[in-house]
Amino acid sequence: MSQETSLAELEAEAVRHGPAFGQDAHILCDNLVRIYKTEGVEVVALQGLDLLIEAGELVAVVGASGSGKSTLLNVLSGLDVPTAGVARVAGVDLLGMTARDRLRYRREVVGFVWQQTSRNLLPYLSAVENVELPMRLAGRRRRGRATELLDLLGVADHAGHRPGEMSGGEQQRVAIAVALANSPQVVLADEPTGELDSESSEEVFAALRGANRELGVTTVIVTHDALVSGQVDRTVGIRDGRTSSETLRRASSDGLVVAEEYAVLDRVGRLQLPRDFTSELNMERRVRLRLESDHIGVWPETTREGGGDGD
Ligand SMILES: Nc1ncnc2c1ncn2[C@@H]1O[C@H](COP(=O)(O)OP(=O)(O)OP(=O)(O)O)[C@@H](O)[C@H]1O
Repeated sequence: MSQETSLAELEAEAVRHGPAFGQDAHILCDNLVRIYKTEGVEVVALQGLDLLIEAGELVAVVGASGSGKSTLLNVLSGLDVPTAGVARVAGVDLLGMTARDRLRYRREVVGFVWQQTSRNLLPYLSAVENVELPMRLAGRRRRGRATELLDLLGVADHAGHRPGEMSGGEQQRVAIAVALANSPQVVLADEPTGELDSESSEEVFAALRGANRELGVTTVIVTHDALVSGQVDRTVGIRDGRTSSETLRRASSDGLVVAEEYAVLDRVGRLQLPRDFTSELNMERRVRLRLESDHIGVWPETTREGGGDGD
């Protein structure tokens, strides 16, 4: 390599040879930052959030109130623009979109379901007309598809009913049909069962899961509802604007579902220790680490010999 090779060229070379972070992911957030400024006060709602979701996955996002879940969903839905970082959905760069791209993205690439049914459906249109509306706005008119979607979601009997004539759960299932109308690649749902009783929640979640399985649409559900987060294959926990944990569920050989919770290691090796663990052991500013053959031990600063037997 010549002596004139600049640092920029070396970096470009490294990028050419190494796989880019999340290059195959359907949803990619890399070091995503969203800062809100109101009356001179800054609130950092997302502080370097990393998230990868594969095509066709069904993922729940959970976290305490104020942790940044809705901010993340607003960014992914194209409603809000992050302050910095990378956000890419189905190959679309969400930071570099023109107003026109954004409209197309919101109409054709993603579908949404919000918690308030009034935000999902127009009250003066029937269920089937609500489902047809996004298709009409995109220049299509397909009564057949609208009816098929209502059927898939188990609400075909309500095709001619207005939202006020349906229960909350039925309205949410029609809302899912509306979200799916233009065959989006991704469906984003923010607390879709938040206003429902447990029976209706179960039906709405089953409808989302059915759409995910039958249509292969990548689905992200922000939820406080344990009934929902306990049934997906992957639950992502957000804390203080970052992904902090993931719970993976898989069927064991005896048919039971086994859930395992992991802490998330970011690209530079940062890990968030669960607050209840650190407070139990009075871990504050510093911890002692020791590399063992198959794990890393973490001890409070005051422990002299690194925790006896190393566990
Ligand atoms: N438009 C805004 N202007 C100023 N601050 C905002 C705005 N939207 C959100 N925030 C702040 O950003 C942080 C994250 O909010 P966000 O709504 O994303 O949290 P959340 O996890 O969805 O909470 P919840 O479960 O209560 O809906 C909070 O501190 C919130 O007050």
